[in-house]
Amino acid sequence: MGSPASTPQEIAREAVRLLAARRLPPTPENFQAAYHEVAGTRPLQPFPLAQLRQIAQALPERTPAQVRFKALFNKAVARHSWDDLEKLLVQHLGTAPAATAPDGGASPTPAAAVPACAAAQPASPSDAAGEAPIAPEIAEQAARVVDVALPLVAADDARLREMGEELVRYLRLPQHHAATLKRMLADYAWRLSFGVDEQLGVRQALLGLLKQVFEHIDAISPDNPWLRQQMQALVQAAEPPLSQRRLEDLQARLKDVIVKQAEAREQTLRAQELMRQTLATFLERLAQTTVSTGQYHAKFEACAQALERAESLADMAPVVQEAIQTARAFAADTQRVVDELTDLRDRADRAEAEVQRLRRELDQMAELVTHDLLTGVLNRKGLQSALDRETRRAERTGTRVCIALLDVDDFKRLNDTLGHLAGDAALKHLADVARRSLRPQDTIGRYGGEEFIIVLPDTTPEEACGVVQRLQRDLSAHLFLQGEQQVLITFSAGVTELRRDEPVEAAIARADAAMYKAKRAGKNRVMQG
Ligand SMILES: Nc1nc2c(ncn2[C@@H]2O[C@H](COP(=O)(O)OP(=O)(O)OP(=O)(O)O)[C@@H](O)[C@H]2O)c(=O)[nH]1
Repeated sequence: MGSPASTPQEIAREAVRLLAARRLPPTPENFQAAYHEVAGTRPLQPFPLAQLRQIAQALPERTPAQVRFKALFNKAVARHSWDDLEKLLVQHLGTAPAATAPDGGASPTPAAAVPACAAAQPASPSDAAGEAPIAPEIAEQAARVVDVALPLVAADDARLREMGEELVRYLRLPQHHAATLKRMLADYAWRLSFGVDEQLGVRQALLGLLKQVFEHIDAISPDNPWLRQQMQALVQAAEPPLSQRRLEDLQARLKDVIVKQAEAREQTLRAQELMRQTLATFLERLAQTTVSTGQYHAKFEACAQALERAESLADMAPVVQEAIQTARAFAADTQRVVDELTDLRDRADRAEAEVQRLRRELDQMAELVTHDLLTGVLNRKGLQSALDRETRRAERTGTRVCIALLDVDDFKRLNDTLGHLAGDAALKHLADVARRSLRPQDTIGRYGGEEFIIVLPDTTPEEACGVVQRLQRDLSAHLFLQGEQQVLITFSAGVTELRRDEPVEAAIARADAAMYKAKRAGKNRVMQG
């Protein structure tokens, strides 16, 4: 090569010469390579539009975050912007960018630099220039928001947890670098949006699955009204929004349904088997007895006719002999039938004893049931567990719990005038209205005959009185229908707070005393005790 080429024309001429000397075909690629070799420059790589569009096409669009990501990716490709693409990928993956940019130059520091480093870097004055400092208490609040939500939102995403922890650490530093914090928050929010979408999807799918299971159990349940009612309550309870209390209620109800189902199935199977056996044997014996009795009857009849025809003692002797033998055979046959029937009765007795034993076992199982069969709300046992649970929760969270004891007014008169069945339906009506009227965190249970207890977590006595009064208004607005007749049901209630230093029974006694005060004061009112 002679003196170095300096103008583009000279470089081009020199490049052609180089190709000829190397006997290379003058294709655009070969010419471009030779040109850069002569000029001493690096070849510029063209933006791989087609390949990137192909990648964009393959990107999934299942979640809103994925749709957003794809749109931004397409935008960056359309603008031929390596910078935007790099930023997007770094944000998405939450990892450091490549050391070298695709154009061969040094990579510019992207806006979304690695948060792990950001926390350790001191703030540079230029970076913070023009940015107002963040008040420490606001930073602490932000740190708490991120920290408290982390176990929930990052349960299945280790990277999000890391980013969250770094963010919390950074927020708790004495000084903050506004640009760094902005960047870390943007990264965290971006990653969080994926996690939240995912969790919402999982939650929806699980609820759908649960509903399907309940519907399936309902379809195969024996035709029992209580079971049917519980299954409907389960399907309703599986509707969003979910809460821990609702899930606990779901669990308790499902346990009841399982116990009751086992009970119903066992009893039906046993009873069916016993009936089948007894009936079959009875029919068999009946048929045998009828046939053999008919045969003996015919034989005795023949003997009687022979005796009538006999003219001498000698004629009678064989007939009497025959009659005696027939009578003996008849007695033996009858004894056999009697023996068999006795055996059958013994077996029936043993089966009956077995059924009794099973019933006792099932009664013990039924004691595990936590819901009232008539009204579907918690029974006394279920109430006890709810009270224990809420007391523990209140101790843990430092909150207050109140209870309200409700007693239906003049219920005896309602029973006497409309009948006991109408009384039952009235109790069910009250429970239904209460379930709709109460807040999701409140729990209602049947304490006894026409008495109910409502457990009101995180509630002051004044607020509890308000809740119970609202229920009274709802009950007046939704009259109980007995045939054509509309009946107003009212109740008196006593409200009190569960104190930490006393057993639950003491609080119930106080609520009971307050309820009696409400009765004495004219009924249909709430008193605080
Ligand atoms: N139908 C029906 N009646 C019930 C049930 N449990 C209790 N009772 C009846 O409820 C009535 C309660 O009567 P009382 O205790 O005299 O109270 P009351 O008539 O409501 O009068 P006050 O409480 O003073 O308003 C009794 O007659 C019980 O038999 C039930 O499950 N179904």
